[in-house]
Amino acid sequence: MGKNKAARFRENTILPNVVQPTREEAIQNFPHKGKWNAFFGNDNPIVLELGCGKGEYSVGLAKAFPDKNFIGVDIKGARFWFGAKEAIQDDLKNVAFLRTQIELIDNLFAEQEVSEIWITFPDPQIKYRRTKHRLTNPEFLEKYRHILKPDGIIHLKTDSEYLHGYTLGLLQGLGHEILTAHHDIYGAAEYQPDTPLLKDIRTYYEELFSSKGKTITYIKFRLKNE
Ligand SMILES: C[S@@+](CC[C@H](N)C(=O)[O-])C[C@H]1O[C@@H](n2cnc3c(N)ncnc32)[C@H](O)[C@@H]1O
Repeated sequence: MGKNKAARFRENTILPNVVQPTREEAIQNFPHKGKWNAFFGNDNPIVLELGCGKGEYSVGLAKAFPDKNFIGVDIKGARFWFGAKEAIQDDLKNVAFLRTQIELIDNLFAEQEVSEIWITFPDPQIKYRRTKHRLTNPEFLEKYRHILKPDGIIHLKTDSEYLHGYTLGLLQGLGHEILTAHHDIYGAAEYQPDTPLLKDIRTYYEELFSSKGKTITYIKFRLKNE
């Protein structure tokens, strides 16, 4: 870790809107599990952004929806430090950041504690041996189903045609409910997304991939109940 990165990382440990479970807490007895509404001090819905990077989506949505609570989740604290700092500067009380492996998400949220999940530009993990790290594989979907409310919604925004196709095929095969699927959200001038701010908040990786000419795809879906 370089000097600047290390300094930023140390700083995020003291930001009030950053939660970093210890290794033991991430496995059991995490104090905020089932109590995230108490953390925010309200009863508003909890929305997660998985693999939030610098946190643009979580912060952007938090500004637009003060009646929801947003939690950006990423293992790289030095990245979401940017979003956490911005949220503090803008006095946003409805956004926080959680440093963890997404694999542990069902240890950190109680059953049905979450209303919505955004997955923004995840690594597509195309190689077969990396399938277990793909954030829409069946094992991850099962973890999401556990923490989501029965009518909870998942959004996947990606530049990866492979991940888009893989996820659509999987959802269809498993009988989950696909609410919206779009292959190129900027492709048709008349396309009006049914999801607020879909085209208006552009993350670091969206900008990067768009500048390389990649199309941006989107799927909104609901997992069937057991
Ligand atoms: C390609 S970046 C996208 C970042 C951001 N969403 C954006 O659009 O700019 C993927 C992010 O997911 C995080 N990530 C990937 N797998 C993860 C995992 N299993 N647990 C926690 N974070 C993960 C990485 O640290 C990285 O910040």
